[in-house]
Amino acid sequence: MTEQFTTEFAGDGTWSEESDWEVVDLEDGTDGEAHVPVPTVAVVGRPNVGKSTLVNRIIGRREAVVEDIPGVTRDRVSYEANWSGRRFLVQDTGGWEPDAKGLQQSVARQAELAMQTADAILLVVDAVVGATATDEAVAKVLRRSKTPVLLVANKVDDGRTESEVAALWSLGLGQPHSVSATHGRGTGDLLDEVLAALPETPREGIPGGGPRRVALVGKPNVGKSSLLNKLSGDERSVVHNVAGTTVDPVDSIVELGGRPWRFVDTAGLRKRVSHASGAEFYASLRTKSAIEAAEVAILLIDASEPISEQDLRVLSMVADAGRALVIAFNKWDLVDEDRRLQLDREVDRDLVRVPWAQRVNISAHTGRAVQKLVPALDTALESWDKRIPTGRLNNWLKEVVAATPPPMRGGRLPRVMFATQAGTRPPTFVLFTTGFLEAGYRRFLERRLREEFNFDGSPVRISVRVREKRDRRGR
Ligand SMILES: Nc1nc2c(ncn2[C@@H]2O[C@H](COP(=O)(O)OP(=O)(O)OP(=O)(O)O)[C@@H](O)[C@H]2O)c(=O)[nH]1
Ligand SMILES: Nc1nc2c(ncn2[C@@H]2O[C@H](COP(=O)(O)OP(=O)(O)OP(=O)(O)O)[C@@H](O)[C@H]2O)c(=O)[nH]1
Repeated sequence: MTEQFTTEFAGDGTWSEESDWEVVDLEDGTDGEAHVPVPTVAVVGRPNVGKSTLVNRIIGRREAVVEDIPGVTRDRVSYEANWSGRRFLVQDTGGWEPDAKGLQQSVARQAELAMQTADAILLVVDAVVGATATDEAVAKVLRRSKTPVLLVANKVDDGRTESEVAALWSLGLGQPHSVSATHGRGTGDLLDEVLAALPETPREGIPGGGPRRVALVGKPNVGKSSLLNKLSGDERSVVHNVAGTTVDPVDSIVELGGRPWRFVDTAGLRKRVSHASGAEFYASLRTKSAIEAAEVAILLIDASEPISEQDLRVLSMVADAGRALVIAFNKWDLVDEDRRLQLDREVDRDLVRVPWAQRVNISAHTGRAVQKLVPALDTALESWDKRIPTGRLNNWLKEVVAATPPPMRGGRLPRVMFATQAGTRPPTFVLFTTGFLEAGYRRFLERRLREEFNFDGSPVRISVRVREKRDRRGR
């Protein structure tokens, strides 16, 4: 088929004559997403049982935050780990207050979240202390988990504590695995068990399985860290990520609108990338890879300043990568009436390429309208995932083309024969024609396609396959 048709393909939905010729594989419209899902192991448990120490042990480094103060692990962050040649992410959880009355509830919530997001769960208890009421409460939640749960009896530094371990069978989660996170005792055996418990296909690899992946991007100083902190409801999370001292957490799981979202590669945000020479180049590479790993990007633009080249460069990265897009105009608290009018003009001038992008005006500083990000993300992702049945698509196409036929080209009237949706994420369409369609007409078709089927927040890719003359000779 590829020999009979030539394909014109424009990556950002704005079809252009100058674009490269490329062939779309009808079988796989996902056009080779770079992201390879790896399984996630969540580590849950009440404060001070040694979760962070265990995580450090698993990732084979010592730098992550461990302090003898309950509640030091403030956030849910994932680290990359490797055991027996298998890669996975270890997710450290925390974020509750030391003496909060709601501790049990808070730990139970972490467990719930792990059940929704992880591929395996480690419930860590302190074998020296034994099962507390909080451990029992969280075990109760985890007993109905479909995700495999391993009970870890920590602080078994020597044989003496082994007897206490047997008592932990009472939690109803099967055999307790004794380890000493500080000394490494038993952790190898534990990891063997963890690998055995992990499913072949990580949750992320299953459509609708894991939390949606979000890249938070924008030029330096637009407020990315501030927004991430606001969203994770935790101003202190930046504090313990002093530059250069901690292991890079890879992703952050943030709960928004009652659901978990995976903010990819937030390490740079929390650590404050330095702006030394060359840093910009690496920041740009990092932005690019974050976008590629994500399904949807939140592009932050500083609303208090004119839209800049740099903003548009990041915007192009998102559009070129074919990811869903939400544009958040941040620092809205600094925007007065004059600036607002000016911004409207800048948007008309600079954002014509993405009239479909979801837009919200927020302030990471005051928290204004940040809750509007969730419906915007939902809309964008729904469009990004959308599939139009071939019958509906062609009924629509027939009507549109009948009402407004394409203009003549080279003395001939090109016929639009048929259309199909070759893929989703982003929606990718192929039109089969008997001649080239003019740029203006292609834009018209895309506009009508969007009006009819509503792809708000998502780019749409359309390619035209022109049936060439040599194909007709045989007839
Ligand atoms: N003896 C002994 N102490 C341990 C072991 N694992 C952790 N600890 C100590 O227990 C304390 C708490 O460890 P963390 O790793 O910070 O515990 P956590 O569960 O992450 O705590 P939060 O951050 O409060 O949730 C620290 O003082 C650790 O040194 C162990 O295997 N044996
Ligand atoms: N007035 C106002 N200031 C903000 C807002 N959001 C962030 N800021 C300020 O803008 C500055 C930069 O914010 P950051 O969150 O560090 O920005 P960033 O995008 O993470 O910056 P880089 O780490 O350089 O990429 C800080 O001084 C923030 O306090 C906002 O909504 N309103």
